Amino acid sequence: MNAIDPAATRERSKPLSEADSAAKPSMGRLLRPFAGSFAAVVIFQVIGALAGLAPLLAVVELGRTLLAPGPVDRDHVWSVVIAGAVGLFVRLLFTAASSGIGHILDGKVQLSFRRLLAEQLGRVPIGWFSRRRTGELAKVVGEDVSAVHPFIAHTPGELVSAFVVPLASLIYLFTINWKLTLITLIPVVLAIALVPLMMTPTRLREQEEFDTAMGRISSSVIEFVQGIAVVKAFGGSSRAHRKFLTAADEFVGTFNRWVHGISTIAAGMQLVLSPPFVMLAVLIGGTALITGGDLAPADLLPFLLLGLGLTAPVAALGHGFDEMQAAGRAVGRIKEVLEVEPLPEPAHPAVPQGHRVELRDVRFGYEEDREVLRGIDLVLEPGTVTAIVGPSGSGKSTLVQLLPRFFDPTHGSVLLGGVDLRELGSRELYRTVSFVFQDVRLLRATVAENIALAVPHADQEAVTRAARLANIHDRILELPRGYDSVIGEDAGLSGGEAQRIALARALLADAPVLVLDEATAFADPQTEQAVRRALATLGSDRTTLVIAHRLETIADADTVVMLEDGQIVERGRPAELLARGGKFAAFWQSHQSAVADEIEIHGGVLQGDEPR
Ligand SMILES: Nc1ncnc2c1ncn2[C@@H]1O[C@H](COP(=O)(O)OP(=O)(O)OP(=O)(O)O)[C@@H](O)[C@H]1O
Repeated sequence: MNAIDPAATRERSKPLSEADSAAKPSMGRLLRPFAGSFAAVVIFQVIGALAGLAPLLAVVELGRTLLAPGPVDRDHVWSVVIAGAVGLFVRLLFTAASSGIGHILDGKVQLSFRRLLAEQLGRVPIGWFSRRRTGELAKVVGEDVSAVHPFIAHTPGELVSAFVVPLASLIYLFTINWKLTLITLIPVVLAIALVPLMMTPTRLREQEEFDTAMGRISSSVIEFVQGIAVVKAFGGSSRAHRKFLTAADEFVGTFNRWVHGISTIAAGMQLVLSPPFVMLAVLIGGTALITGGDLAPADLLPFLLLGLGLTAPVAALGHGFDEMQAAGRAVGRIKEVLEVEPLPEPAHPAVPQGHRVELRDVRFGYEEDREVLRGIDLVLEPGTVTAIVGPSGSGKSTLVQLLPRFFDPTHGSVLLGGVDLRELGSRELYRTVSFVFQDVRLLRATVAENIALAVPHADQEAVTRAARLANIHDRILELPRGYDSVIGEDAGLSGGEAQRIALARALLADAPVLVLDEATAFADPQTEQAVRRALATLGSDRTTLVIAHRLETIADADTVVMLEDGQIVERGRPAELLARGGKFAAFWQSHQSAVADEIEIHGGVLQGDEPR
């Protein structure tokens, strides 16, 4: 089987049709039920933030009252103090409520995302999954879903209040003295004026160089770590090390340039937004206005207190938008998975008559313009074993994967019992077709549960029978807890052993159609023997399709189909084909001499298991 990722090619993430969209999950539909809570988060945050102004205004009012000539009005002072305290309390209450609702909402949204993803993953074509894809999916379902946390729970409220509070302050300050208000705004204007300096062609180029260097260093780290065993074994460790160090050195240079460029501007921005700078601006402007008779001295106080808060939106913009952007990227990746075109399920599944398999003029390509199967016509009769042979890349794996509907053909059809697979419900399909491919996946569950995956209520006897047939029973008994050993915990299995477990699983499922890849990658004498024994003892009515690598399997098959470049070039009984002296005979010859060479090299002993 080929390791290239089918995802990029077969995703066919076309825009959804009207009809599809009713059934398909979408981000908008997902978030709609939470709109009320989301609004509450924002509104509570705004109320809390506005109430937070009360203590500041109370201080201003106190200052005014205490500095005013004449006796102090005690009642007024106390009511101002109480008003400030109430404001503080309201702020506490509402921001706590907003944060609480936000976090509960966040939990609910994340749960819905994960449910939705799980639902979607159950509907996408099996062929869409691959090792690389599996790693990416783990990130999407885990990290990316968690990355929406700030997006839901923090940023919107924080961003809104970061704008509402300064706006309210600004209006209030304008009512006191418009001239000093404009002066108080000078730091904000200066900070905004510095922004374009961050976007000059030089800065953008430095940013780009920085990103590239970052990418280079990560890939050289991955290359270095992943290839360490090979590199060490072939004596190139110092070379690989050097490559990594060079990338690291280059990165330092780029980083320095980037930092020099950006840090001056960033420092400038920090300076103008800092409290001392704002206070200085207010004090200089205020003093000038007071001495000119344009401002009462007590009115300087609100500017000093509220002026500091005016710079908040600029700081929040940088901080909040960064988080929003990261969350946006994560949401984008989640959306990508949600938009993968699922295999259409028929509304009224048809019922197959028997389990004769027929491929009619089947064409298929992973990419639009490159066909891998080019017009396959093939009939697999019940009770027969058909062996597919052919050179590497001829399309064998692709062909057999169409039977369990990893993908649908791009042209033509695959019929089971006279019914197009697309008309068959997936339950019926998987009840009828079982498969063992090279890329064996075992679950982190007991050995018995792994074998009985398709038949969860199978009794121990049936499980043991299947394991014996797959030639893995004795090995299972050697495990610390026998059939109750948990894969990956107390059962470390080799590739060949894992494959035999998968074979036992398929045998126990007892599906009338069996598709298997007699893998070369892991095959060891026991697995080979198990596959052959299984093939020989299978019920007489079973339809079997096997990608054959062993001469014995080929010789035992009822029909051999020779593939070349996505087309059937020869088919027939093995003996007949050999006698014909065509392509299959030549393939057989070269195969036989390759096997002879292998036996010679290994002194008659075939390669054993690779630990997994
Ligand atoms: N997931 C994929 N994405 C894109 N191209 C693919 C994918 N899988 C296979 N191919 C391409 O399709 C062609 C047929 O591959 P396939 O794996 O079916 O051949 P094969 O006969 O089974 O080869 P092998 O014996 O080496 O496993 C090859 O050219 C391969 O590069």
